[in-house]
Formats: sequence, C-alpha cells, structure tokens
Amino acid sequence: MERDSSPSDQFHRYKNLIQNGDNPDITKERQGASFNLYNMQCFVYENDHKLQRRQEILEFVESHREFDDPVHPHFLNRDEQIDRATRKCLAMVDNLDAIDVTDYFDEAPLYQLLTIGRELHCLSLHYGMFLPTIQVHTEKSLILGPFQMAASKAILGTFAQTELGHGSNLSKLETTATYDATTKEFVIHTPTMSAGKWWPGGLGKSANYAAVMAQLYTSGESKGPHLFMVQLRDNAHAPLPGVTVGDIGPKLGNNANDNGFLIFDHYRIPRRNMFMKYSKVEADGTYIPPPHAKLGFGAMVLVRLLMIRDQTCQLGAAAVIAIRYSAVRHSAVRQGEINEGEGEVQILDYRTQQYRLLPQLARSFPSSQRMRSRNSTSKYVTKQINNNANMELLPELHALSSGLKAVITWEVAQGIEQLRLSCGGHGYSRASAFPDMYAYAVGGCTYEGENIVMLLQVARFLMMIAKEVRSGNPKLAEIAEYIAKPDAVTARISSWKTCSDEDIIHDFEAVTRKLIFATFDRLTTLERTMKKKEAWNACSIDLCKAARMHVKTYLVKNFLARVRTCEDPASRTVMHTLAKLYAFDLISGGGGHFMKGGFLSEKQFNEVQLGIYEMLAAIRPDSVALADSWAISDLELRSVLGRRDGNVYPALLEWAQQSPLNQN
Ligand SMILES: CCCCCCCCCCCCCCCC(=O)SCCNC(=O)CCNC(=O)[C@H](O)C(C)(C)COP(=O)(O)OP(=O)(O)OC[C@H]1O[C@@H](n2cnc3c(N)ncnc32)[C@H](O)[C@@H]1OP(=O)(O)O
Ligand SMILES: Cc1cc2nc3c(=O)[nH]c(=O)nc-3n(C[C@H](O)[C@H](O)[C@H](O)COP(=O)(O)OP(=O)(O)OC[C@H]3O[C@@H](n4cnc5c(N)ncnc54)[C@H](O)[C@@H]3O)c2cc1C
Repeated sequence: MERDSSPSDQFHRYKNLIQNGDNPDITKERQGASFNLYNMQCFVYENDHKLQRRQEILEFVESHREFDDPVHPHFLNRDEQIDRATRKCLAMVDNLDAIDVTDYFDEAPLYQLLTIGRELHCLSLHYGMFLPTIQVHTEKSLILGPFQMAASKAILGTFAQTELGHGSNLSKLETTATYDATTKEFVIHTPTMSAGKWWPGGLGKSANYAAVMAQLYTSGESKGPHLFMVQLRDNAHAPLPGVTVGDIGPKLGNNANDNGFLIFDHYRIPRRNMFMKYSKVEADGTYIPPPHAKLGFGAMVLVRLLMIRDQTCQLGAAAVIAIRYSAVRHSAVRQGEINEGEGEVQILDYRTQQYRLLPQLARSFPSSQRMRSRNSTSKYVTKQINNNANMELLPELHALSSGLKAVITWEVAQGIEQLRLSCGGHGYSRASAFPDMYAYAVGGCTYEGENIVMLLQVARFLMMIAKEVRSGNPKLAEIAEYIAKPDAVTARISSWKTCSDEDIIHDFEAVTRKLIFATFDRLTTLERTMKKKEAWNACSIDLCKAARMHVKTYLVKNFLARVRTCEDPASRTVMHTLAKLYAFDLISGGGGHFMKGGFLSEKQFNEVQLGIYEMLAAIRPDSVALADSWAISDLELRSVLGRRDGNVYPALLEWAQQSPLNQN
C-alpha cells in the first residue's frame, strides 16, 4: 500500500485551502469602527512623528536579512537561544546609528522587540542599567571616558547589586570595598557565601565590567552601600585573578540573558573607580558624604521609570492578541448560539469575554501615556540634582516611580494571564506569545525592587504626608495635594453616561484619603504600645492597600486628563468611555473600600456594575480598531493568534511544522 503523504505535504494542502486574504470577520470589525484609526493612533502615540518613526524602524528591521529567524526561536534550546540573541543583539547595535535610535523610552524598546523579541539578551543590562549608572553617577569631568567606552562597547557592563543573602535590604549587603590609603586602592571582597552577587544580567558570560554595589569602609569606618566600577574579565574574556564568575542557570523567562554570580577574593581596584559624583573618598581616605543619602540609588529610579512604559506595552500587545483572536474565533465552527437558529457568534460577542478583554485593554492605555510625562519629570529632577540645586523633588519621584512600578507590573502580569485564559487552549501554546509575555512581564514584579517592598516605600511617603496634614502645616508634593482636601461624606458617582470626570476623581480621592488616614491612625495608635518597626509591620497590609489605592487614583486622574487633550472628537468619545470603564472597573474591584462607612450607596454600586456592562456593549464594536490603535506590527507581536490578517489556523499549522519532533 502506498504510504500516506508526510505531515508537511498534508500541511501545505490545508494551508492552500484556508489562506485566502484577511479573515472576513476581522475585516468586518475594522469596517465598523466609529473613529478614524490614524487619528486614534496619533493620539495614542502623541503625534504622527512617533507613529512614523515606528513604521520606519519596522521597515528597517524587515529589510535587513541579519534580523531574520531561520528557525522559530521557540524551538531552540538555551544555548541556541543565547547564541541567536547574541548575534541579533550585535546586529541590532551595529545598526543603531543607521536607524538613529536615540529615544530610550519609545524607540529603543521597540527596536529591541522587533530585532530580538522578549527574551532579553547579553546587552540588556549594559544598556538597561550599566550605561544609566555611568550617566547618573559619574562626575561630569570624568564621564566622557567610561561613557564613550561603554557606549562604543569597548567595555560591556552589568549592574551587580543583589546578593545570595540580600536583595531588597540594601543596607545589609555584605560585599565590602575597603579603602587602602597606602596603595590608593579599594579592596573588593566577598566575606561570606551569602555575600556572593547573584542575578546580575549579562554577568554569566558576557560582561567584562560591572557597577558593583558594596559596603564602603574607609579610615576604619563603615559608610554604607556605594557603587564601584569593577573590571571582571581580561581582554581574552577570562576572569581576572580574584574574580569568580558564572551563569546561574535557566529561569522562568529571559533565558537568552546570562544572569550570573560573582565572588571576589580581595580584588583590588584603583580609587578613581568609585563612582564619586555624589559621595567621595579622598586620597587620604577622608569620606565626603552625598547631598542626599539615597542619591546612590538614582540609577534604580531611572530604570523603574523605563520599566513602566516597557511593561505596559506588553499588556497592550497581549490585549491586541486576545481581541483579534476573539474576533476570528470561530469563523468556521462557532462555540454556541446566543439566539437559537441565528447561527453561532464570534466569542467577542460574549459579555463574559468582553469583561475579560476590555478592562485589560483600558488598563493598557493610562500607564503608557503617563510614562511620557514621567519621562520629562525624571529629566527635570535629574537636572535639578545634577546642579545640586534641589533635592526636594527626590522623595516624590522615588514614591511615584516605586508606586507605578509596583502597581503596573502587577496589573500587567495579571492582565496578560487573564488575556491568555480568554483564548482557551490556544492561549496555552507558546505560539500565542502569552507564555513568553507573561514570563517577561512577571519578572518585573521582582526585579528593580520587589513590589511589596516598593509599595511600602510609597506608604512611608504617604504616612509622612498624613502626619504633616494632621499637624496642620503640610508641605505637599503635587502628587499628594488631594490628601489635604476636606473629608467627603458621600460618593458622587452615578450613571456612566451622566457622571463627570470631577465626580469620579472626587470619589477616588475621597476613598484614598480615608484609607490613608485610617492606616495612619492605626499606625500611630499601635506606636503607643509597640516599637515603631513592630507597629509598621503590624500595619503593613493596610499600608500596601493605601499605597496601591494612591497609585490607582493617580492613574485614573491622569487617564481622564489625557483624554481631554484628544483633539479628534470621535477618538475622544471612545477613549473617554474606555477611561470610565477603567475607573468603574477599579471601583467594582475595590468595592469594599468604596462602600465602607456607606460612602458609596448600594444603589450607586449597582450603577457602577450596570455601567460596566453598558460600556462593554458600547465599546464592543470598536474593540478590534482599538486594538489596532496600538499600531503593533506582526513582527513586534510575535503571536500566531494575534496576526493582523486574522488567519490564525494556517499560521498555527505552519508554526507546529517547525517542531523538531516533526522533522523525522
Ligand atoms: C534598550 C532599552 C530597553 C528598556 C527596557 C527596560 C527594561 C530593562 C531591562 C532590565 C532588566 C532587569 C534589570 C533588573 C536589575 C535589578 O534588579 S538591580 C537590583 C534592584 N534592586 C532593588 O531595587 C532593591 C530594592 N531595594 C531598595 O531600593 C532599597 O533598599 C529600599 C527598599 C528602597 C530601602 O532602602 P534602605 O536604604 O534600606 O531603607 P531605609 O533606610 O529604610 O530608607 C528609606 C528612606 O530612603 C528613601 N529612599 C529609598 N530609596 C530611595 C531612592 N531611590 N531615591 C530617593 N529616596 C529613597 C525613602 O524614601 C525613605 O525615606 P524616609 O521615609 O526615611 O524619608
Ligand atoms: C529576572 C531578574 C533579573 C534580575 N536582574 C538583576 C540584576 O541585573 N542585578 C541585580 O543586582 N539584581 C538583579 N535581580 C535581583 C532582584 O533585584 C532582586 O531579586 C529583587 O530586588 C528582590 O530581592 P530578593 O530576591 O532578595 O527578594 P527578598 O528581598 O528576599 O524578598 C522575598 C520576599 O520577602 C518580602 N520582603 C522583603 N523585604 C521586606 C520588607 N522590608 N517588608 C515586607 N516584606 C519584605 C518580599 O516582599 C518578598 O515577598 C534580578 C532578579 C530577577 C528575577
């Protein structure tokens, strides 16, 4: 008997049968949009220049063969993944000038996503933290040398702070840097096993330098954690004597990045290798403290701000995938019928599906847009600090960057998981891109400051403000002005169609204020009978809740404010509904806080719920176009389910063809 045709032959037969232009369901969705896509995209990306740059970068990457993937990266083992990412990374960097990517917040992450994807790479920390550390912490007169060397990749660096034994608690780091005034050197040493550096990205194989955080000792005194520029490997890339270094093995995600470990044995570096912009050790060992104790943590603040934008884009991309897929599932065999006899519906028509998708889509917009103005705030603050003029803004920036980082990374990770589930079985396949997105995003909940630890930093700031308000002499940062407003007795929220932005903001501010003062009162009461730190620990769950609510209020206010700037009326109408959906969904999720003390009546709560259902129905016809407004190309999305043309099934077959198990 003649043998069956190979899986490959069969696959091509199906492919020819199915693939024929865009999926008609998705085309119909696009045709039904109530707004002009280009106008909306210009609003989302602030202006058409940014949109145009996205397109230019995409075309540049697509036209360069060195960025092609001969084998889909999902089918590679870890060595092959690292090899692929490293090759692509070098090509990416070699072409930086040609495509002129200079914008760190928008263009650089896009360029990286298009060329490499979400696996990170050997230079992630070099660009993500080493260069920013040099920028933030090197004296002006000395910056050119190291910066040029790092920028030109003559040296490749990482940021080595976390140790086996301590990550969050920086004051207890154990690596030491002891100044030897006789040789004018620092001796870097790992005194215990738990002092070994653990986690720095790119350390395992790639970096030959590191910005190392170590406890400074000079003239026999401990001066706390400080940063040092340390060479780790020689020109042949072998570890230098006194340095032991390696890879820490596979992780949940980011596996093309060689996160590493690092141990020092009385390793000597010149005095000038201490980053001395803010604090100094003179040749004789005299220590000069910084103008603000926490200036040494400045690079982390900058990277937390970078992360917010980067992470939000992941949620946007996940929403694009799930919405497009929901519009095409099932064009041939539909899941069920809403009205018997009228045929089956797209899964996007199920109210439960809309409830899974659209609040996540709404959530993806405010955070990304906020970041753009945070970018300028951070530049402003950095300038003030560089001029040694104004340290007053530092606590505000620290609180805001920590809070946004904690709330957004959590919401992004949760949102991606919810969107993955909404795609049923196919969401579980790596072809969907959800597993890689989730693994990438959820890392952000931990690195650059564990989220709970970050929320507790925000809470410190809020408790300080509450104390000032209670003392009647507050000096309020802009982000905290509402905390001094008079108490509000009842909520103003009403039907989503009639309630104003001011009503929504009023209620969010009132509830957050109550939460902050209730926590403050509990804390001060406990402090009467407990040590301060014990009282803080006893209140820490409430402290986190108050911090989260403060950040959410900030996001709601800014989303509504941003929508008001939209010049195109049709886009503004849809975005306004999306902003209200975002706010109502938060109220619904945090109902306990809103209903406490009868602030929000049961009737109002019911209006909130009903409002959500009505807004889902109102947004439904625009959902695919709203997903398109993220202007994410297929190359950036890297998802079989989220393809722009909606031809999911042939693409899934094609993807599965590449599995090594199908090769023989
Ligand atoms: C190509 C481009 C791609 C772009 C795409 C982006 C992605 C790019 C990929 C990155 C890939 C992964 C990169 C991971 C890289 C790491 O993970 S590096 C390691 C990061 N580690 C951390 O973040 C550790 C977290 N821990 C901390 O930050 C600090 O220890 C803590 C938690 C803030 C506490 O600090 P502490 O000094 O022990 O605490 P304490 O003495 O209690 O002092 C607190 C006081 O200091 C203040 N304070 C603390 N920190 C600060 C600060 N930073 N500023 C100002 N004040 C501060 C507080 O406000 C507080 O003030 P008061 O209330 O007393 O007035
Ligand atoms: C993918 C990835 C990449 C990384 N890259 C780098 C890098 O390049 N360079 C680098 O130096 N580090 C890096 N890290 C390490 C990262 O910065 C730390 O893991 C992070 O700061 C948390 O520290 P930890 O792991 O010690 O957690 P811990 O601090 O041990 O936290 C464990 C638990 O204890 C809780 N906890 C800790 N302190 C408190 C507190 N005061 N109050 C209440 N709860 C508390 C936390 O909330 C958490 O639940 C990376 C980590 C990951 C996952």
